[in-house]
Amino acid sequence: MEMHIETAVRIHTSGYSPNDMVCVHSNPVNNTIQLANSQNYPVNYALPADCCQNTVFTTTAAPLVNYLVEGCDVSVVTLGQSGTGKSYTLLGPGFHCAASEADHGIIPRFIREVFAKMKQYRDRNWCVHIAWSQICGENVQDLLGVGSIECRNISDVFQLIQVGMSNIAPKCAHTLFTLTLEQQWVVETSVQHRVSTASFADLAGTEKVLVYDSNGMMQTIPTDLGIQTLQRCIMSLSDFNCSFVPYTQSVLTTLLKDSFGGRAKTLLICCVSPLAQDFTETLYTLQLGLRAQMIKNFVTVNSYATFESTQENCDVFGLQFAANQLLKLVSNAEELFQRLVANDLLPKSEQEQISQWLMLKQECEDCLSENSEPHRSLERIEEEIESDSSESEAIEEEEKESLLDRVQGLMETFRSNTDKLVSEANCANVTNSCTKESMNSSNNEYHMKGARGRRGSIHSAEELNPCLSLNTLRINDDVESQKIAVTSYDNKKKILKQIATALELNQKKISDLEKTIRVKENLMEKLLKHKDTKSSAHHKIEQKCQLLRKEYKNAEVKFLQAKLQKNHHLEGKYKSEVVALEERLRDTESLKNLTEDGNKLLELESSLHTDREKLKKYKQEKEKYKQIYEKQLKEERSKSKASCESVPKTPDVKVVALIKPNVSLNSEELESLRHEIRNLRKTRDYLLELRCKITLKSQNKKFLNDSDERKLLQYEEAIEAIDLIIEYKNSILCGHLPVKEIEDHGDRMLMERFLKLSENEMRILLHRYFEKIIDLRSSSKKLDLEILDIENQHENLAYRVQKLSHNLQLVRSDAERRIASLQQQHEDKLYLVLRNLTGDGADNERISRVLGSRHSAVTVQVAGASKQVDKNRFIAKWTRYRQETVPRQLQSVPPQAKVTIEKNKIILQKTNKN
Ligand SMILES: Nc1ncnc2c1ncn2[C@@H]1O[C@H](COP(=O)(O)OP(=O)(O)OP(=O)(O)O)[C@@H](O)[C@H]1O
Repeated sequence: MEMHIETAVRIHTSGYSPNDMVCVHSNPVNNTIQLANSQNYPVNYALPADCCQNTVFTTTAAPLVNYLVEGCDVSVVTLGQSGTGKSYTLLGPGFHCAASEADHGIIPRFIREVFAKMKQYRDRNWCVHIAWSQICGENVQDLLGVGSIECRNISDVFQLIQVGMSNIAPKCAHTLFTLTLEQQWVVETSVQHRVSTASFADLAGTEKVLVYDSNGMMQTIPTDLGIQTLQRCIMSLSDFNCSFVPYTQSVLTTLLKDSFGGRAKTLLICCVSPLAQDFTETLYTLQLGLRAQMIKNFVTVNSYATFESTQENCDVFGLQFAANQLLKLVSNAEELFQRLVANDLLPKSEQEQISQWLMLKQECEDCLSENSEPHRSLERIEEEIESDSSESEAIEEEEKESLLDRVQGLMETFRSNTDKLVSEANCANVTNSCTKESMNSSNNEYHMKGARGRRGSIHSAEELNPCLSLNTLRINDDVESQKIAVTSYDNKKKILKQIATALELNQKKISDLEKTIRVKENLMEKLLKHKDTKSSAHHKIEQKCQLLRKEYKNAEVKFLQAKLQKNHHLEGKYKSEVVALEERLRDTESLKNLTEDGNKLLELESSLHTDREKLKKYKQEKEKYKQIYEKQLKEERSKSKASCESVPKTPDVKVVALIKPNVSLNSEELESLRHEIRNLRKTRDYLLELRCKITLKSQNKKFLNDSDERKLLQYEEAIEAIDLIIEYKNSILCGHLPVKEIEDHGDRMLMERFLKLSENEMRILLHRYFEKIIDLRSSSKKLDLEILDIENQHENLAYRVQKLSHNLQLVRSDAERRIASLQQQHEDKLYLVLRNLTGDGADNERISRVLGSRHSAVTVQVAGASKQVDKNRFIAKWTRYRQETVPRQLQSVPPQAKVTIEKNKIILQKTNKN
């Protein structure tokens, strides 16, 4: 809530004689301060000139106690020239000599009130912390020397105030006394917390100095930087157009941020001197106070609730309460004991007992006192039991053995259970999934390509150098194979998941279709069962229709005759007869239609047939999927088995042949070639090592930055190039000339040009080509990743489409089933109605039982008519009602109705949900 800062003005009259020139008066009635220059200053509290400390407190600061207890921050600031009673107002005349409580200032009174309030709410857990600091210039000093300190009672606080007062610097210092109040209590299932702070700022005197401003004009500003900045802050906050408040320009304003324009409920007490000589200072203080009154603070309640472990909290509260009670009991007992001992009323032995008790209590208190180490627990005392009997050792050994046996047994059970569960899970995987072979193999192929390099020359190089078995290479190969394994495993998992979903949907479709078939079969059964009744009803209604048609024709003839004869009386009579007959004929024909269901049966039979076909197809599909999956799984298993069994390859015969020394080269040349190959291998090993490092880094970090990515490509490319050179040199060693004859003319010319290039030029050219290749490889890698991404997206979309179409099918079959079941219900009702109609003795009770009950009742009152006549009319009306109420597109869905016949009433209740 928004609240203005409140201002109180206290005029310091004490010590002044009546002869002194007075320039300021207070009018507590209308809360105005009148100055000698006849200016009036409206304030919130204009305190009487000779008011006592109590009046000051009760009028101004006492209401703040309630705010504090409610969880709001409150602030009291005293402002004014030196010696005007700021400290006196807040604390009193020096705490140590304040024999009379009447002299106590706002702070001690406030504290007393807070503790009194705490007593009123015994169900709450309270905690009071006190801190007091002074601001000298831009330095903050702790007056208590202990930071914020918890106080359990008023005397604790008062003692601290005394300590603080003795440390206050005599002049030029602001002091800030803060009391933090924490409270907790249980409300139903939650714990309420409130933390609020009361701060009391006793500012330094506002005395001014004369300075020249930037324009060379003389002006007075407060000597203290804190007061200067506070003035600027107050001016900014009270100016609605100003958006910047210079809080951070002094320590004082930084600390008072909450009091001015912040979230505290603030009271500013302006202490002024009444003397004419202090008029300028008084005016300054009052004007600042007046501006402060315009500032709005946003006062908030610092409260929150916690909901966890209420039981635990309750327990803690309960325990705390019990502990407090116990402490009280103990201190009472102590007092009593001490009195008894002092009076020497007890025998010596009992006195000793008491003194022992007192010692124990003292020990406890020492342990619990704050000076003792927190959370110190007594060390465990090793109990030495003197027992050397071999008997106990044997028992111990026996126990150990039996325990070991039990552990062994439990482990066995655990192992067998785990094995069982694993094999069950495997079985479930086998039965629930099958795989898309092509997709899997293509994916694996892709990763294999990626792993083996662009030209696959690493492998061939190793074939050429079978002795090359470096640790780095092995690590590298491990990493690559792990990569392949991980990616293929991921793919497999993904595919298996898709297939499992497809199978699940397939299964759903099957069970759905089975349900539909069952419903349709029932319906057919019903139709067949009711066939006879229907056909007899149909026959009877047909006869009735013929009769009605005849009657209708006769009536029509009569009507025409009457019209010709211009006999209006007869004309009217026959006209109404014709209309009535027409209506009856229409009803009866509709009823007749209801009894015709030859086509319905055929339709149902054919749809049942289609459903059965579908079911067969689904079941076949399921079997097929299962078979594919099992086949895939078998292949996978045999593959992994083979890879486990595979032994390190022995050098190829071809390779052995290749490394045989060539006789056409002399031994020196051969040795130099070998030396070169050795060097190349070393370089290759080094590069492999570097590549391996980056690969490991990528494994740990899961991704590589661009420069590492490029380095990796460079190493790979360099390794491949070295492999090629080794291959070339090895071929020379073996006497094969690996260089092919260049046939193309252009190529030959290019080669000739190359030969003319200097070594340096060749180097630059090679380097450029190398860089180009790296660029190309990096862009190809990026493209590969993009393709993979697109493939994934495509897969996801395909999967979603598949799922949606499955859902659509399910919805369709559900609708079909619902229609069939509605038809079935309709058949039941129709059958009963027709039986009743054809006089098969349908009993009304059964009708109402079968037809159920619900919704809009249409009651047809047939007073005094016989039941048989009523039934006919009812059927006709019902048929009409059905045609009118059921929309054409839903005609295939018959309405559900409840029919009851009571004495001379027929009640028809429509129960269709739509
Ligand atoms: N209303 C009062 N009744 C009696 N004595 C007072 C009153 N106001 C102030 N005094 C006395 O006047 C003296 C100066 O008061 P105090 O130290 O509170 O002024 P101050 O404004 O805090 O001064 P400084 O800014 O220098 O700290 C003190 O001895 C104090 O006891």
